[in-house]
Amino acid sequence: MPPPDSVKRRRIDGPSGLHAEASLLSSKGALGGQSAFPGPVVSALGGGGGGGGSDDDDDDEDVVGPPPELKPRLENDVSGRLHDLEAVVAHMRLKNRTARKAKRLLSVELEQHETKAAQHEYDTRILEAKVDDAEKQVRSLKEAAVDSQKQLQNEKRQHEDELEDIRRKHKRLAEEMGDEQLKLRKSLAELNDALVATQASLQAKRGECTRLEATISTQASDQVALESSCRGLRAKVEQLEDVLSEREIRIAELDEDVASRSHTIEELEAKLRKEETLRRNLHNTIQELKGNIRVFCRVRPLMGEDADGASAQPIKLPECEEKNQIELSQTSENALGRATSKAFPFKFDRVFGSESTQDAVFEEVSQLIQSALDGYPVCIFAYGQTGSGKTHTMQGPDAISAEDMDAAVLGIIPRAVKQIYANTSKLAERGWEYTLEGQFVEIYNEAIQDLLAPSVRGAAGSDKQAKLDIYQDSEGRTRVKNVTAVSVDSAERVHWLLARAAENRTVAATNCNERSSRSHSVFTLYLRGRNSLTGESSSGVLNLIDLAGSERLSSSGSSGDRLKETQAINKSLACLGDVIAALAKGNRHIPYRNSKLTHLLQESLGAGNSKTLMFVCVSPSAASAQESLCSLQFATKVNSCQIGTARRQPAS
Ligand SMILES: Nc1ncnc2c1ncn2[C@@H]1O[C@H](COP(=O)(O)OP(=O)(O)OP(=O)(O)O)[C@@H](O)[C@H]1O
Repeated sequence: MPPPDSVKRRRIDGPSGLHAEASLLSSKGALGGQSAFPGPVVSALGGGGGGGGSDDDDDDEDVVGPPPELKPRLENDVSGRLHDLEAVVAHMRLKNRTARKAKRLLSVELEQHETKAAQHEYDTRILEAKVDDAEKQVRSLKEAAVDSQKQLQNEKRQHEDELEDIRRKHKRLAEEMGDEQLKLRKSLAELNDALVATQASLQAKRGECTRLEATISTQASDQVALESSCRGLRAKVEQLEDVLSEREIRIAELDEDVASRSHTIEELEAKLRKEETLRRNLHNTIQELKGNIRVFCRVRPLMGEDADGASAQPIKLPECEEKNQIELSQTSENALGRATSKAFPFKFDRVFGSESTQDAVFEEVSQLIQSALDGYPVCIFAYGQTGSGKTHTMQGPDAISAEDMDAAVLGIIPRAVKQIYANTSKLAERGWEYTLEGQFVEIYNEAIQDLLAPSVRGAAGSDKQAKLDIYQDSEGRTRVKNVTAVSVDSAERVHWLLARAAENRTVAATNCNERSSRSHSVFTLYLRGRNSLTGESSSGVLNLIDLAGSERLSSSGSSGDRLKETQAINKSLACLGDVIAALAKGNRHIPYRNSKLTHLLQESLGAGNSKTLMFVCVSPSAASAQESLCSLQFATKVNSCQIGTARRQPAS
């Protein structure tokens, strides 16, 4: 915006105007002091322009002095006094003119200041507008700067990426070139080596050539000698060919001989296999003739407390060739109080005295074991009161698990497995291949327990096993659900098996024996055989059963849990007797299912083709005489049974 005209004008006045203002101001200052009436100023005025001066004479610098002094005059001095008054009037006029002049100057000065102020205001607005513009510019410049900074950073990144790419490419190229260089160097070295080798071989060939030339000349002379010796050799070859043809004739004769002998061997082997089959049949005929339920009696030696009453032994073994008799005498008081003795004679298939060895016992049993291998179901029981030697007969002494145990003390189970192994190895030569699978269970309080399961009982004796139930498999065979089946792949495996079973077996103390087994244990071995040469097959089962103590309730002194155990044992033993009796009578219904034991053994017990052997074990002590009598009477009942005819069980 342009400044107003007045302002322009005054600017043109420039510094001279301002100077005038300054002078006026100083004059004003002087005028301001007028009230003080400085005397010398009036005197100066009096001498200057006089009171009649015009108001327009403002260019002069008026100095107003003090008012003229009024001199004392006579009253009639009118002219003097007039003169004095005129001087005062003049002074007053001067003073008035000076004041007006000062007033004008002050107005001008005020006007100038106003113009200046307007000018300053105008300048200020212009400057503010300029500052706004400048700020806008600064903002837009800053934004531009930020944008360009971003752009620059982007470009920088791109350049860095490109640079990195270039570096990588450069590095790869450098590596490739290095590799190429190495290859070239290597092939150069190889070429150099080849060159050296070729030169060397060339040299050698040259030498060889020279040598060959020499040799050729030597050989030419040798050839002549050789041709003559060749003629001699040909004559010799003709002679040898004659000998060779003679020998070929001899070899042909020998081949014929070998063929006829192989034929004879095959015939003999076939004959052997037939004889093996015949042996099996004969063996089983013998077994059948012996009866398919047999009873052996075994008397254990006197031990510990028994030995005290050794003098009054109730058991005697009468001398006889068959070694099959035993006599038990019982002393009792008659009505008159007199002691009377009564003898009870018994006869079984075989009686073993207290001195009998495990060897002798097994010898009698081994034929039945062979029957199981031939495909028959076989059951061997040990029956008798607690402590009468059942476990000893079936397994051996307590520490049976020790593999280094004296073999002479081993019982029927380890010996049976050993015999089966020995026989399967022999039979393998005649084409038989067998698989053996074992299980070991106990029946305790009419419940089946798996003796081969990792842990049968918890700390408190609680049963932790899956439920073991008896069922018929698809081939109609009696099996136990969830039972642990162990592949008996070596004779030694049976030691482990018996040790685990012994650990798990339920043992509780009773009045009858310090260690008393309160459950039936049943070791079952399934034997499946197949003959690849004859196509025959067999499937036998061997059950070895160590029954729980058979003592009566009164003598076991049982109560509480022990009473329950004894009742369960007695019931199952009675069921066993019932089953055997029903079989002997030829009953249509056999009460197998009345106890877990008979149900489990259904397939192997009297089902027409089975073979059963019962060991009745008795203690020789007088204290056990009554229990021994009961055991021998039970065994006699069993012995009187004749059940069907054993038939071989074909494999499925
Ligand atoms: N023929 C024997 N020769 C040597 N020791 C024997 C004989 N028979 C049994 N014994 C010993 O007699 C003790 C009792 O035998 P065993 O444990 O075999 O009796 P058990 O009828 O199985 O008793 P339980 O019903 O408690 O199982 C054992 O120490 C055993 O070693």
